[in-house]
Amino acid sequence: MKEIIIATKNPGKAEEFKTFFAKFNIKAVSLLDLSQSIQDIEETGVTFEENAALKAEQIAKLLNTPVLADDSGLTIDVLDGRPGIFSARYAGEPKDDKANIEKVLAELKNVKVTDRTARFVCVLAVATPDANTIFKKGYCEGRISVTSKGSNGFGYDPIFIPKNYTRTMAELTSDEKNSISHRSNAIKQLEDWLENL
Ligand SMILES: O=c1nc[nH]c2c1ncn2[C@H]1C[C@H](O)[C@@H](COP(=O)(O)OP(=O)(O)OP(=O)(O)O)O1
Ligand SMILES: [Mg+2]
Repeated sequence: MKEIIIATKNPGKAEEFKTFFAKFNIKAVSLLDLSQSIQDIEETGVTFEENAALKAEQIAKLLNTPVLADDSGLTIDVLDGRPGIFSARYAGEPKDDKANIEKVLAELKNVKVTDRTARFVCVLAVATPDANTIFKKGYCEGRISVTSKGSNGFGYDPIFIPKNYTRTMAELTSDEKNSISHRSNAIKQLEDWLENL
């Protein structure tokens, strides 16, 4: 079976990639699956693209094999796009999904439902040892809920209600999430590349 390394240590993302790639008969191997321990890549870029490239290119060089990385986050209109590229550490170090959610809900405390529009963004970077890095971007539109609900998924899923839904992303099944997510919208654009892997 063909394999691709996914330069992530996020178990939620890793699981989603495994599900998507299984459909192409490709085994997605995350950094959590490797026996050697891999250093954390510093995400010093100022865009999702720069951070995705940092992760993909450094791990591709280290392992001398094609590597896909995902840099993603939540952009909230009334917060001028925050937390954006700072989504993972919005409430500080160490990364804490629950604290991040509480910070967002507190910041939106007095914001009315119609002004709570937001979107998830996912940028994928594929780095190969001997070619230019390629990028694909996907979005999922929605709004921020008033309370946190549901236990599926990861990250900000419990406070994100996708457009045309009444449940949060964390109340959707994984199949429902994967049919509309920013990540699946980005991966769909990689289909041709995956077929030639
Ligand atoms: O589908 C999603 N559902 C909910 N939340 C999500 C999703 N996709 C990204 N997010 C949030 C989680 C994290 O707060 C940030 C990603 O940060 P990001 O640096 O790309 O990932 P990460 O540090 O968790 O793992 P890694 O860099 O090892 O891939 O956006
Ligand atoms: Mg990260």
